[in-house]
Amino acid sequence: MSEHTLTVAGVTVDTRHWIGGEHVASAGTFVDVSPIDGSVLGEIARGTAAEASAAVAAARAAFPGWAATPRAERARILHAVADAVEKRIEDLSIVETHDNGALLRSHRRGVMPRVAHNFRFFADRLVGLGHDDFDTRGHTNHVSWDPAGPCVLITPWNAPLMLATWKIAPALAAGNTVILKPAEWSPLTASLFADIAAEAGLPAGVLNVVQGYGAEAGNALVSHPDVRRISFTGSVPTAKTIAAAAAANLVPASFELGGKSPLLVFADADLDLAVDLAVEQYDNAGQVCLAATRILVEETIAQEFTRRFTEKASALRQGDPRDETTDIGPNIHTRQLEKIDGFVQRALAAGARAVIGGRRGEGQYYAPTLLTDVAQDSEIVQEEVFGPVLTLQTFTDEDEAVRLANDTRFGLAATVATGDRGRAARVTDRLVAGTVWVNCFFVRDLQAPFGGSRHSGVGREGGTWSFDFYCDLKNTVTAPKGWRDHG
Ligand SMILES: NC(=O)C1=CN([C@@H]2O[C@H](COP(=O)(O)OP(=O)(O)OC[C@H]3O[C@@H](n4cnc5c(N)ncnc54)[C@H](O)[C@@H]3O)[C@@H](O)[C@H]2O)C=CC1
Ligand SMILES: O=C(O)/C=C/C=C(\O)C(=O)O
Repeated sequence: MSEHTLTVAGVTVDTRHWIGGEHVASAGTFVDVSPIDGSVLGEIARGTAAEASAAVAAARAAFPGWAATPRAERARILHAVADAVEKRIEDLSIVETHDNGALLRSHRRGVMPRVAHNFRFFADRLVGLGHDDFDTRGHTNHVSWDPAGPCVLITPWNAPLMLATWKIAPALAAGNTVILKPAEWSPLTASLFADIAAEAGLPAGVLNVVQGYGAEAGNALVSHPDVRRISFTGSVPTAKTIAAAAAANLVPASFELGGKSPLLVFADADLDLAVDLAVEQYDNAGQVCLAATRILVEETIAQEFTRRFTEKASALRQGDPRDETTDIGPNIHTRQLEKIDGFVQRALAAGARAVIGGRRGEGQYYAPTLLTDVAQDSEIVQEEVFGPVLTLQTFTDEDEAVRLANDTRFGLAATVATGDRGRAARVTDRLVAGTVWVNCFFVRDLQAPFGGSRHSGVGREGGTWSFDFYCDLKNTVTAPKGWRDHG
């Protein structure tokens, strides 16, 4: 142990930045607290404009070498990173759970394997990336996917390493170098991952991690003139600030933002399935951008739906996320908890009724909540809460269901529960959302485009769309005649 490391349940994490293949300290630090019990995990380097500049310089210096590395070799290194992640799944899971409070069993069996898969998928996609050559009046058009340069990736705390590597993997596969700024409420797995990736053979400067606050380190990074791409996942207000910085330097930016997604339950749905889908929305204590937080139920079945939902949701076990039997863990931070409770208390004061919950629990836990008697234009229906809080409204026909579903400023996802294929086709066709699930939820595939409409985002990542964003596409047109034989 040194003054620059901390230990979480036996796993040691270096708390400095990772710049140009070296751990770099800052004059200042910030305190990292575990949401499980409020205990202090340690002090983390608090990045400033100086460390941000150093990281961009390191990424710039490493760029020509990494960009020139043959695709097959880049892919081999990314697979080696995936291998190394797989060997450290237990360590990464333990650290992430202590840091952001999400369930240990989810990290072990779902999230961290997905982190490794992020690298495998984009490594393989890179190798298979086509050149799409075509002919124009005898001239050959050759389309190539050129690396763009240093990319700044700004990520949130609700699924820290998963969402970070969702961006890191395609950015690196494309031949870019990266500067990651993880969220200050969950900084640890980014640092641990930087060490793992370096040990796996990722060259110095190709991945850099700058820790710190958004307004300091984050702002310095997104404003830096040598950055060639910015990808952000987080809140709408922060997206607007980052968009302004990106505009100042004319840098392409991708935004994956919040949501207020609907779950539409029609009377012809399998009701048990619909209830399961609704209860699933409490996953990760409601801190999921895709969560269908507005449950819209056909009036004729609303009473029975509510009865079954209440029974099922009341059986959820809330508690220590390290316990295998826990279903709902704590919320990330006391500030987030206050924000959640503010939404709920204002809704109750405005006439909403809590079918379940409606209050804080012990410590940093919020009781799973279902609010009904809510108006369509009310704050609780229109704004993202990012906690275990759902609303229930009813509709009488398809038109009303679609109208309510589309009537927010967001458009990230939507889920439809129905037993009628024709209805599913009609309704999904009219929904404004980046992803629509029918009779299922959170079935995710990296081949699919991912992102949101309206205030839920700008652009799409995933599959080839990620390479569209992280590459400078170039078309080379060659004439049929004019070659000179110098041989
Ligand atoms: N995936 C999602 O859709 C997420 C949505 N949210 C929403 O945002 C709300 C607030 O959560 P916050 O943690 O405050 O989100 P946020 O959007 O402020 O933070 C996300 C990331 O942006 C960074 N950041 C903040 N200001 C920045 C700036 N000026 N320049 C560059 N980077 C900056 C933060 O350090 C963090 O890494 C939540 O209650 C939730 O509604 C939050 C996290 C994830
Ligand atoms: O797990 C995914 O594929 C995407 C998750 C996205 C979020 O949870 C988010 O951004 O909040």
